Amino acid sequence: MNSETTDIADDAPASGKTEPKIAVDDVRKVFGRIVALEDVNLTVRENEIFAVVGDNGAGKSTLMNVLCGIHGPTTGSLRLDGRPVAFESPDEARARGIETVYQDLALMDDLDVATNIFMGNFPERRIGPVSLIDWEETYRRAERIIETHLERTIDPRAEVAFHSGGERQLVAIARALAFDPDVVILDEPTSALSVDATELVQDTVRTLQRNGKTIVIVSHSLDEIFGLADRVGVLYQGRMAAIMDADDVSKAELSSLMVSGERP
Ligand SMILES: Nc1ncnc2c1ncn2[C@@H]1O[C@H](COP(=O)(O)OP(=O)(O)OP(=O)(O)O)[C@@H](O)[C@H]1O
Repeated sequence: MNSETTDIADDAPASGKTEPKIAVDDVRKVFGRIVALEDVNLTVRENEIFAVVGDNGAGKSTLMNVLCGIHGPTTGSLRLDGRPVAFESPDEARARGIETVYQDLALMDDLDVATNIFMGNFPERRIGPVSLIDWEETYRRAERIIETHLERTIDPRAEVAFHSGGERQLVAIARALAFDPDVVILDEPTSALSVDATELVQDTVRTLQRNGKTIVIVSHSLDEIFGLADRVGVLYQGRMAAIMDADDVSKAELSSLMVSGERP
């Protein structure tokens, strides 16, 4: 096991802050008799891109669901900015600045980009006692998020159905950004995308980082995270087999850790 898995002091961000953005402390999660996570420790530094990789059934989704408030840990705990947190729901994680973009994206194809971004979260204006959706502000804000946070051009009035796979992923990311999160969790963000679309999404993830976000990518594909992540944590059969700087590890080593929990 790599020393970084347990050495939190080594994980202190370069900015001089002593606390990581997220810390997972001794987390265990069981579903009946199935142990999905066992003794998982990790820290995510502020403003880094941290990838969680693992084979099928390794526990990636369970860890993601613990981070975003879908599951509470059976034992163990989370800290955010050094303070203990216990999310009862994704809404509670959202209120603390953690947004998740799920693999299925859950976009409504026959609605336009801005409506998808703000569905359930529309800017409103009041006319006397009545609150109405402020459509002008909805389109303005959608354009601003796409241009300033993603640094892209996507027409907020165009139906989502007319967009490519990469652009659809960007719309889903923009929807997460509408809640102004500090942390964005991305679930397999480029799986099933073409090479060009993958590059578009990866560039956008780097843009998010440049714009101050902390990013956690959950993936079973090394191609998805190589050249993108700053650090990589490998889950194997529910345990964190290693956490490494991405620059210090080869694909062969990561592959071996994913399939056997050990280095070649
Ligand atoms: N809600 C649940 N109820 C029962 N068992 C579950 C539940 N969620 C996950 N598991 C089990 O926990 C283990 C870890 O599953 P998890 O989905 O977290 O793995 P994963 O790494 O995301 O796999 P995949 O890449 O196949 O999605 C598996 O054995 C899975 O069957």
